[in-house]
Amino acid sequence: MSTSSTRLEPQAPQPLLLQRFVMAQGVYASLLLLLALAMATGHARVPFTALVLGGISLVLSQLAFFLLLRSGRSQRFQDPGMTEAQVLVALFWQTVLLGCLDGGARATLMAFYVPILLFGLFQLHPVAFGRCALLAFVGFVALEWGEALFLPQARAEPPFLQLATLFVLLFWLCLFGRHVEGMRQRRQAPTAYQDARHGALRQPEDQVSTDELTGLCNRRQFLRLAQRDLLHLPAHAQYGLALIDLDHFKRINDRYGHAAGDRVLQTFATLAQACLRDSDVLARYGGEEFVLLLPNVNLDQISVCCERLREAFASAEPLGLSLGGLSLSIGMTRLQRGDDLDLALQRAEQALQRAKHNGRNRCEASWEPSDARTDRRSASS
Ligand SMILES: Nc1nc2c(ncn2[C@@H]2O[C@H](COP(=O)(O)OP(=O)(O)OP(=O)(O)O)[C@@H](O)[C@H]2O)c(=O)[nH]1
Repeated sequence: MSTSSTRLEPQAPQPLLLQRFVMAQGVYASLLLLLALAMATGHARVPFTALVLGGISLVLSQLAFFLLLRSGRSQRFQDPGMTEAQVLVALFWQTVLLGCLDGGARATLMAFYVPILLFGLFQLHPVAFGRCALLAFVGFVALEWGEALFLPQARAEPPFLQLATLFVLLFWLCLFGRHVEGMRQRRQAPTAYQDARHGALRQPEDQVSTDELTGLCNRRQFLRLAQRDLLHLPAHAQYGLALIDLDHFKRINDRYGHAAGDRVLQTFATLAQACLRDSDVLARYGGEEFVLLLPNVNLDQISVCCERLREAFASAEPLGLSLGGLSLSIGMTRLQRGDDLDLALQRAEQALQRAKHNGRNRCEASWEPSDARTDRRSASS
């Protein structure tokens, strides 16, 4: 898909996409009810079999969308909500339905182009939205012209007033779409302005200290913070340090796509932050590995906190789906005054390797340097 169809809003989570789909079904149901009313009042002139076949095709087209959304396969698309495709299909059915009606009923139900297009107004780029509006207009013109040409007994000439009205309606909708985009950009502008006010130097610093995907601090910033804390650690204080690695993450990428993998990383970051205290520092260490610093904790508290993260991730549903078997492994250690950060990280890494080796989905600890030496011996034997 071209950049012009890029969605304007951030990707909605899958339950929201399904909710929007259900709303769209409401519009279809209203349209079909009105068609039934038109038939009952003698405004529809379509053979019953054509109606049944049309109804079945409509249901099948919606079933295809539903299956793609429900199974999570649509997450592989650039637009997981398939907004443009859904709007185009709805416009097609609306035009077909109008084709079943006589002139008077058609003029009335023509208004349904508007709610259909509204589904795309907040999601589609103005260019993609304009494309949908244009196709709606062309479809309607083709319908009216075709009828005037091939069914002169039904309509002697195209209804210019209706065509002009539809054109004006769609034109204003497109303008409104552009206005919505303008408002969105203005809404974002104050944030940029505030950032600028807080000093032009702060922004590049934020960028180098933050991981773009998860919003957590990055490895470099983490090391800086941890080093600083270690320098000022009081004599009897103890910090927890943990390396967290998502298990079989490559499989998630391979099976559901890189975008889904990214979403899993974001989900972990969000849920982990919800499980932690404000004073804890969680950072993206690289790839699918995270690092955690827990100030002023005893060994039990470190284990309990890491177990809580492990359990929370196991029941996470990042794409609104149960991906099945989400898990992570954690290597824990402690930091005390006089400790060397690099050595502590090595201890945590060795404990993490032990957790992986022992079957993943678990927390292992190397509290003391002697534990790490044991780990090295067992790894080399
Ligand atoms: N989606 C996504 N994938 C990433 C990112 N960074 C690293 N990866 C992927 O993470 C995967 C890590 O794979 P491995 O190192 O084999 O680890 P694993 O599959 O989790 O296996 P174990 O750690 O042994 O359980 C690789 O496929 C990387 O491409 C990222 O930012 N986004």
